[in-house]
Amino acid sequence: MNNSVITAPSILAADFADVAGGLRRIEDACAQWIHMDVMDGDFVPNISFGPKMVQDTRARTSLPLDVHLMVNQPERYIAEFIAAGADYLTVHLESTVHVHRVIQSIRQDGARPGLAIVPSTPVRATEELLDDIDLLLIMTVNPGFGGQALIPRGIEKVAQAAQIRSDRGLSFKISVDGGVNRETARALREAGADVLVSGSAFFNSPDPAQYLRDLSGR
Ligand SMILES: O=C(CO)[C@H](O)[C@H](O)COP(=O)(O)O
Ligand SMILES: [Fe+2]
Repeated sequence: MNNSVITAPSILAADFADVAGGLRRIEDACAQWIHMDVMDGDFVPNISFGPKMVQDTRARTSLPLDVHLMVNQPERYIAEFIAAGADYLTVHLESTVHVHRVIQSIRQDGARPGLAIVPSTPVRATEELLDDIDLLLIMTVNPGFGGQALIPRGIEKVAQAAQIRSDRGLSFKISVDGGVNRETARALREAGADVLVSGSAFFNSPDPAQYLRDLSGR
């Protein structure tokens, strides 16, 4: 059980005509990180925003920016997102052939590398990369949209990743993204999640600060 879980509201669920209001909501609720979903309309069937959004957000907050690239061939954009101010930069295993090289370049360029997997990718497919990452992002919905229900099998994947991490003496964080809410958070924490991303449930909550306390089990 993780008692010091990091909460990372996703700006994807904010009103894009009032992003500053969304950022205020995240800061006022005492979130630890801001999750930023970049979608290219190719890797996923939706388009969100690019590096300028990260840069403009960086100028307004000192919270760590947890940038989740749902983009094919992300190597084309790594330098740009790091220059824009990404702290964690996460790429999908499924989005490029030479993902090991991309992870190396993220670290070389000064950000913390993350690796994400979609629901159909097993945790064992990440094993050759776990020594080199700071974050493993387990998607518990098919990427592209907020507001979907968590696929329960994802909870077992979190537990598997936590077991491998402990067996190998590694320290990457395990992040869960998709369908996180009050009902699913406890099982995810018990399975070993360190970071809980939450979009729609956070922005729909009447009391966002209490909602984040509930997510983190405090
Ligand atoms: O990566 C994502 C979608 O591809 C989002 O981060 C995720 O879906 C969060 O939204 P919600 O909490 O509403 O499920
Ligand atoms: Fe995400």
